[in-house]
Amino acid sequence: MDRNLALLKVKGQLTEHRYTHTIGVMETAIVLANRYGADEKKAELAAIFHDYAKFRPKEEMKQIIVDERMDDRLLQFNSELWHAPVGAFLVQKEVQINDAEILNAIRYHTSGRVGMTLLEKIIYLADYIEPGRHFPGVEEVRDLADKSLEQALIKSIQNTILFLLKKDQLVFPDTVHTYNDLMINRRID
Ligand SMILES: Nc1ncnc2c1ncn2[C@@H]1O[C@H](COP(=O)(O)OP(=O)(O)O)[C@@H](O)[C@H]1O
Ligand SMILES: [Fe+2]
Repeated sequence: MDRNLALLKVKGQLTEHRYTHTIGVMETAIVLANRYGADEKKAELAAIFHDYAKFRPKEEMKQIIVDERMDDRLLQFNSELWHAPVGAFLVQKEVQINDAEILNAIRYHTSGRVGMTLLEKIIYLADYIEPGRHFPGVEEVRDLADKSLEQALIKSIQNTILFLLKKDQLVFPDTVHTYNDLMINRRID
């Protein structure tokens, strides 16, 4: 699907602020794809649609998680986690994107997962460092992303977990498993 059509399709699903964020994720994902050797078109499409379900009503997302037999542990954690797997489902159903790599990059963009693919890492990181993001620590991750995808990803996941702990929130365990997986497989370079 061509970029402009994809942007047109996602625009109606998002607020203006979230659409601007999406453009930032798209541009960042393309840079990262070229830097780390991923498919640029897949990165572009996954980025454009990563937050497709962000503004669906909670009840609709919950129903989809149950009906489609998704991981029902999600229902006990922050509902902010739901738009990622539900988004993958809806993008396939409503936008007819069937590429499993793109759909998985959308599905795991919030929680991460053990054994993340290159494209999944790029979308997770692009979402974290796109130019519209302003929070403590983002600049450090941007610098790391220039030299090591793995190190940048580890830092962004550490920050996310710390952020949740400081706010007294639950941490969906897949993110902790993602962190351990990246640390165990980390190359020192
Ligand atoms: N493991 C986790 N457990 C609980 N909440 C999480 C976890 N990982 C991320 N979140 C929260 O999910 C929310 C949405 O994350 P994300 O999809 O990455 O960003 P966006 O807000 O741009 O959609 C964030 O508030 C984040 O703190
Ligand atoms: Fe998101």
